[in-house]
Parts: sequence; structure tokens; C-alpha cells
Amino acid sequence: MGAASVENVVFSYGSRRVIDGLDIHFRAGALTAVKGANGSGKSTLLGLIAGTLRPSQGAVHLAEAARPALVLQHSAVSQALPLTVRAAVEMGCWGNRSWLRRLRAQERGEVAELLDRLGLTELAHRQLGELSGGQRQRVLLAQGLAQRSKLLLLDEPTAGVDEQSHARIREVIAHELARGVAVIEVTHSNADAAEAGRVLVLADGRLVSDSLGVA
Ligand SMILES: Nc1ncnc2c1ncn2[C@@H]1O[C@H](COP(=O)(O)OP(=O)(O)OP(=O)(O)O)[C@@H](O)[C@H]1O
Repeated sequence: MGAASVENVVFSYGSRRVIDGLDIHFRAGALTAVKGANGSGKSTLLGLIAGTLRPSQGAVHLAEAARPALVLQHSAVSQALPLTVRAAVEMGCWGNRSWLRRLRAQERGEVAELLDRLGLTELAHRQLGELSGGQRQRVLLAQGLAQRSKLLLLDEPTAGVDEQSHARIREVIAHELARGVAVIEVTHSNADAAEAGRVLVLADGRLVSDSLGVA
């Protein structure tokens, strides 16, 4: 059993079909890059796997009962949420439990470690709205990692980040892969896609290329 599979999936917004019969099996513990022009359906595919969107036809199957962790692009998330960086990352630990529940010491330790790995410790008390786009992107990634899912869905995690942050994000992805997490990464970067074991290319909601990467 792989990490996830989409089987003959079709998805439409109104009468517009934006995913047009995708049939893809994602291996466990591997990095898969998803490329394609703007509007080709990449983010929609992640939403379908994450369960935030439901297929109009076909089915999505997940290996784990737990939900995948979906990390959106920072531009897709409100900057106005009255949350500190630390609180945003802690939200990733909530899972299905009550948000009123206090974090266990172990979870607090994990949050501190994630803040450190993503270079956010100094920013932990800042409000999300006070951060730059690249800083917010790292917060969203830390929040996704705090979910401890075996399937991590990343929507352009390195878009618009500086070189140092880029390196940190690549290290964090490599670390997750080494832990056996499957990562599906939407990217426009050839360099990032080259790190993947497999590169998928979408065009108009269809799979037009499925190749093994160089990694
Ligand atoms: N909420 C929505 N309502 C209607 N149409 C939408 C909605 N979200 C996306 N679309 C359309 O669905 C299609 C696929 O969008 P999607 O965001 O999946 O593309 P993408 O490949 O991720 O693009 P990008 O590279 O720009 O992020 C596009 O034509 C887009 O205009």
C-alpha cells in the first residue's frame, strides 16, 4: 500500500472541469514533485488528497486514517489572524482534540524544536500579521510538521523565500523523508523538483508526464 492514491478523479468548479480524470498512486516515504503551468490544477489536486475538496467523480484513498497535513501557500492564508507564531505552530498539535486542551510537555518540546529548525525561535512572540511572506511560509510549514502526519502536502513551500530559508526548508523536507513521511510538493522550481524521486506534470487537469527524478 502506498501513501495515497487518486483513482479516476474528476473535479469541477461549476461547469468547469479543472481535474480531468487523474489516476495516480503515491508511494509511501517518497518525495513526489508536481509541476505544471498556473491553473493546471496542482493546488486542486492537493485539496482533493487532503480532503478539503471532494471529487465530482472517482475516489481518493489514503493509507493512514489520520488526515494528511496540508501546507498552503502563505498568500492563501489570512494575515489578519490574531495569532502569535508559537500559537500558530501549536495549532498543528491539536489534531482532533479540543483546542482548549493544554499542550503536553512533549508537544511543547516538539513545537520548540520545529521553531528552531525553521529559524523562527526569535519570532515566536510576533503576530502572524507582522511577518514577511517568507517568514509566514516557514510558520505554515512548521504548523504542518507539528501535525505529525505520514503524508505531507506542500503547496509551493519555497516560493518567494530567501536563500537561507530555502536551504532550511529543503533540510526539513529531507528530514521528514528520512522519517518515512511521504511528501507531495507542488513547485515551479526545477531545482526543487530535481530532488524528488518522481516528477508529475499537469496540464489542464490531466497528467501529461510522470517521470522518475534524478534523486
Ligand atoms: N475557488 C475556485 N473557484 C473557481 N475556480 C477555481 C477556484 N480555485 C481554482 N479555480 C480554478 O481551477 C483551476 C485550477 O486551479 P489550481 O489553483 O488548482 O491551479 P494551480 O496549478 O495550482 O495554479 P498555480 O500554479 O497558479 O498555483 C484554475 O483554472 C483556477 O482558475
